[in-house]
Amino acid sequence: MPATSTNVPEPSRTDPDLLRNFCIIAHIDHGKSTLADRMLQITGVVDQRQMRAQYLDRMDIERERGITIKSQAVRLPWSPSEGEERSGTPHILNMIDTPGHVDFTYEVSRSLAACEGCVLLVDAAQGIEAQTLANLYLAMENDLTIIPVLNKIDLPAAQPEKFAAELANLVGCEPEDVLRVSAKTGVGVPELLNKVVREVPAPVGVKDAPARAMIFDSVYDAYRGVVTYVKVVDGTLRKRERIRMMSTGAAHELLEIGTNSPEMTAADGLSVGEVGYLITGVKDVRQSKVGDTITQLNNGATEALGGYKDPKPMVFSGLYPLDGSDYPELREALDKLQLNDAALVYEPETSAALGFGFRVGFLGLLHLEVVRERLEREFGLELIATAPNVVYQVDMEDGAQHEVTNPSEFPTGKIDKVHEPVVRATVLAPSEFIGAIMELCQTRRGTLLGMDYLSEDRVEIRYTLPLAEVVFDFFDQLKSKTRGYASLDYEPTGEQIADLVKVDILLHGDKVDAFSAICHKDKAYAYGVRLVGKLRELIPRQGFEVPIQAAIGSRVIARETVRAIRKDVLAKCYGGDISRKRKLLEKQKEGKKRMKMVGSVEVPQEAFIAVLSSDSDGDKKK
Ligand SMILES: Nc1nc2c(ncn2[C@@H]2O[C@H](COP(=O)(O)OP(=O)(O)OP(=O)(O)O)[C@@H](O)[C@H]2O)c(=O)[nH]1
Repeated sequence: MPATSTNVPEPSRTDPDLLRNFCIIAHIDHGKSTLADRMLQITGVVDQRQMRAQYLDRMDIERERGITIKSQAVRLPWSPSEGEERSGTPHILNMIDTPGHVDFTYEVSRSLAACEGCVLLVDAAQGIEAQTLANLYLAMENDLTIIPVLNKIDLPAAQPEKFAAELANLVGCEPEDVLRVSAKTGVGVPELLNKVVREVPAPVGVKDAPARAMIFDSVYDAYRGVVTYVKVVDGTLRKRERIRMMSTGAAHELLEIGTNSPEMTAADGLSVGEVGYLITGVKDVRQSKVGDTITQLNNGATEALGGYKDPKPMVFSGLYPLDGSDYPELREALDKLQLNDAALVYEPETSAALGFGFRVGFLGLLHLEVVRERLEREFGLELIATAPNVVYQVDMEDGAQHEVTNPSEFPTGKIDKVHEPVVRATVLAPSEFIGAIMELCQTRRGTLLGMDYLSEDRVEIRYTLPLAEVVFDFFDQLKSKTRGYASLDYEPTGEQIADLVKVDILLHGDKVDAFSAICHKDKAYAYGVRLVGKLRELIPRQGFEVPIQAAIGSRVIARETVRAIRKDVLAKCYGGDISRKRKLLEKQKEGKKRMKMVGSVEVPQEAFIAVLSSDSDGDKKK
């Protein structure tokens, strides 16, 4: 027993042998949250009256979109049913609900590190999808015991025999070992809980060692500050103890420690194998870093628990308030969101065209959409987002290197090489779509890595693709070319040298930074022509002729012209009555408000929104 500086009674420990830590992993929409709900209900943690759909998905936006963004851990009491080994013995199951979308793979990997086993959930009407595989591989990397389960067996379209065979083949078991459940009706869920007790190993750790707890999630709560979710691997953490974050050395007092069942329930402490929350009074999730190890300040552990990935922004976009005077509100809103989202990074930027705003880094496009929607919905902001772009590294001939997150900062001068990020993409689809998928990947500069048949009529196709080609509307295109049947997963695999150029747009001879884009050389021409054509439609005729040009460096690759009109609206009503004149003048003034002056040209807001919301290579969004 290590010496402690406080006189706190020994916390009531749960014998690690009676603990089971598991998570549910699945492809998006295969029913994780519904299964989690059913488990809450069946174990009696939430009673019928309190039950609402997707109990664990607390954010409004999560509930509306039906997706899980932040993972949550909850403690479930369960005694195996009659006839089972250990029947009647109360066990504690810690269930960690994980998000399923590609952008949040990072969160899945953290949650997995806190578990000894996982339920691999597959929709019995859909079969294995891309994220089923991606999650399974993550679980295998973490040495988790895998319990394969088919969900939605109540659906008339369910094909349990077919998919049980597919799943068994994948995880290496017999089809009879694949459990069949309906998260909706609850059928098979008690059997699943029994199986978790039977098959998931109890956590192992050293009871009498200095404490080591791994942070697997940090959430900002407006009332309580940062709530940190941990799994205690060794030793015991006690309330009011002084603790230390091992990566930064920062010391804090443990103001509260406890478990979620599912509401926060304070305890004296947490020990070996237990999963719970702690509150230290830190105000920002970045001070309680996911993946970090917590130990006691005095006589603490010397070696941190290993292995975590830092979230790295992959996609950048400029966010500007539609009304420039909302800039301070936008800053405040971003500050607030960042308290709860360690992956969100931003810095102020100014655009000649759009004014003051921020360059914001995201994990991927869904992350971008979620953040943007939260800014608009929760903070009432109206925003213009510039076209998303990836991070390029530009090597100059004189040896200088630049990291470019904003196309308008693409260097001029003698460029030696441009590096762009690439991903390894896995597409799963019925085999009839192989041709369409390959064609799409080919036009997106993909390189085929390999193809395998998962069953007679389903294939897994692997490609290396430039991330820039994936982040725009690749997924939409894939879905539409496969009638919604294909699923996609991707992971960054490094970078490649590519022939990339910056295309600028000039209005009346002035470069408009917000319209600049980085394109592959072969696609630059098409991009320029399309954008110039679109702008010509959107920019109203002005008092003078406005040439619109697309250029690479000083070379113009496309040009259109908006012809001049006489701006004097009063010309129409010479000699007319005065009230009509006044009305016309007022109308003209109102019209001006919605225009942005770019150099000497008036550009309507719609032009920025319409142009920037479409992708870079010609094929329009759905
Ligand atoms: N018929 C039927 N529908 C189900 C069952 N389980 C889940 N669903 C439905 O499937 C849809 C997706 O379920 P969710 O629980 O939100 O899926 P999820 O995997 O948590 O989704 P993400 O959190 O977005 O990854 C919802 O409309 C559920 O009502 C089931 O057993 N039977």
